Amino acid sequence: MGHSTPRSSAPAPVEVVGAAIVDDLVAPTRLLAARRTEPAALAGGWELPGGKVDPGETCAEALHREIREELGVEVALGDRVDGPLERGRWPLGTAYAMTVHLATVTAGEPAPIEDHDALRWVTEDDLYAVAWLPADLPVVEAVAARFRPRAKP
Ligand SMILES: Nc1nc2c([nH]c(=O)n2[C@H]2C[C@H](O)[C@@H](COP(=O)(O)OP(=O)(O)OP(=O)(O)O)O2)c(=O)[nH]1
Repeated sequence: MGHSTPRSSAPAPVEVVGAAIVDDLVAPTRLLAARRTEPAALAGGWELPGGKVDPGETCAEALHREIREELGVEVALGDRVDGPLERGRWPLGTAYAMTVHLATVTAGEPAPIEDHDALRWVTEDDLYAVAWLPADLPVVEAVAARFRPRAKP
């Protein structure tokens, strides 16, 4: 016999961060989507820019670093957009869990420098005009729920 096995032996998911870059942290009207170039299985899919959290890094630190590397801009972070997992994370399959924060650009103009080959701002009207990675759909929905209510005619 020997050691007892924990009931859940699945390894902890890899921590990923994603930035929901919007035009305004309080009353957003548009969200920045980024098209992945790698790996082949995900290439062409649209996502929130971001990536894996390095050892010793906080989610906020990882977000600032990833956004600098990928888009060449500085951001200010806003609210966390909570998902269903512990600490408000969103499942990306079973192996990854993503923490998402609203963000706005404070310096520079976003460009697809690394990991992406296109960027596009989407509004409530064309939110699904880009082919979001499947795992991002509920996240995008939660971000859109924070969009500024449309003015009544
Ligand atoms: N960054 C990001 N990754 C996502 C999203 N949706 C989604 O399924 N993923 C997946 C793709 C990857 O398998 C994983 C994140 O890893 P990544 O490839 O972005 O991380 P990284 O930039 O640190 O990559 P690397 O240095 O290890 O190549 O999560 C999303 O919206 N943003």
